[in-house]
Amino acid sequence: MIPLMHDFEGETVLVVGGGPVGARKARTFATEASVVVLSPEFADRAFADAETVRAAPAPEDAADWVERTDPVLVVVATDDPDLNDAFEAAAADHGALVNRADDHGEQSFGNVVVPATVRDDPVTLAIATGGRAPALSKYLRERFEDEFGTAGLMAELVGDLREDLRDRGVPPAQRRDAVRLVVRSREVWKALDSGRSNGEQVARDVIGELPGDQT
Ligand SMILES: C[C@@]1(CC(=O)O)C2=NC(=C\c3[nH]c(c(CCC(=O)O)c3CC(=O)O)Cc3[nH]c(c(CC(=O)O)c3CCC(=O)O)/C=C3\N/C(=C\2)[C@@H](CCC(=O)O)[C@]3(C)CC(=O)O)/[C@H]1CCC(=O)O
Ligand SMILES: NC(=O)c1ccc[n+]([C@@H]2O[C@H](COP(=O)([O-])OP(=O)(O)OC[C@H]3O[C@@H](n4cnc5c(N)ncnc54)[C@H](O)[C@@H]3O)[C@@H](O)[C@H]2O)c1
Repeated sequence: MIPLMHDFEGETVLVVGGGPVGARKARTFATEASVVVLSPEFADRAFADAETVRAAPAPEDAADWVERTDPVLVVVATDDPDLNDAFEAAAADHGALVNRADDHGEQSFGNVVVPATVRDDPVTLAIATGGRAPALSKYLRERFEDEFGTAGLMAELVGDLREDLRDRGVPPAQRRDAVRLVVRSREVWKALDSGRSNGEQVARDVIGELPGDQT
């Protein structure tokens, strides 16, 4: 499977099932999308600012609910495989993507998997295990969060640096070398722990040492 990024801003995501898994998926998608969670009961979990709708649809009601809510993605997270099948089919008929929380097998076209995600804007790191070991995805996410807590700051720093070098007419090969030096520099990472301006100062020192003809 090949990861792709999807912009859910302004879109609707329908989550079917209000258990711990439905709640987690609702929190994930509520960072961008309008989320509707459909379930007869809701776990004592945070659902972010999702709209919770108390109902217990039967499989034959799935198409109606999908038409009514008009989602671009349906997350299927109930404990009833027949109902999950029905919502998967309704989502496909509607042209929506579907995420089945109860299926780690081969995914058909339009079925997507939710990876563990490290988010430190503008950096996003997605981790998956081909469905084999989601607990490992979670553990690796935690490790990356600990290890690279300033990745977002580094991305902002490098983004500004690229623009600055471009504005100053530095040729592409030298810009690339400079940027590579900065992102690989332990000193810059360390300096970022005490803030953007420290990182920026150390980055400028690091670039100063760059031989112009390095490839
Ligand atoms: C990453 C994460 C994203 C998220 O969901 O937000 C995610 N699962 C997470 C946690 C987690 N899930 C499970 C456990 C308990 C330990 C265990 O069983 O291993 C834990 C750990 C825990 O809870 O501590 C159980 C589980 N998961 C799936 C099944 C069904 C099956 O395997 O068929 C069952 C068995 C249910 C049962 O036994 O009944 C299926 C899927 N879970 C996926 C994603 C997709 C594959 C991703 C990959 O390739 O790794 C996939 C295929 C579909 C999907 O959901 O998109 C999230 C971590 C978020 C974070 O914290 O960062
Ligand atoms: N993907 C994952 O990470 C992951 C992790 C654990 C479990 N699972 C799978 O996901 C499923 C959900 O996990 P859970 O721990 O939240 O289970 P759960 O049993 O706690 O929650 C199921 C939810 O579905 C709701 N539901 C029941 N009938 C419904 C209906 N007709 N319409 C709408 N909602 C209905 C229930 O009220 C409940 O809120 C499990 O069956 C399991 O197979 C996936």
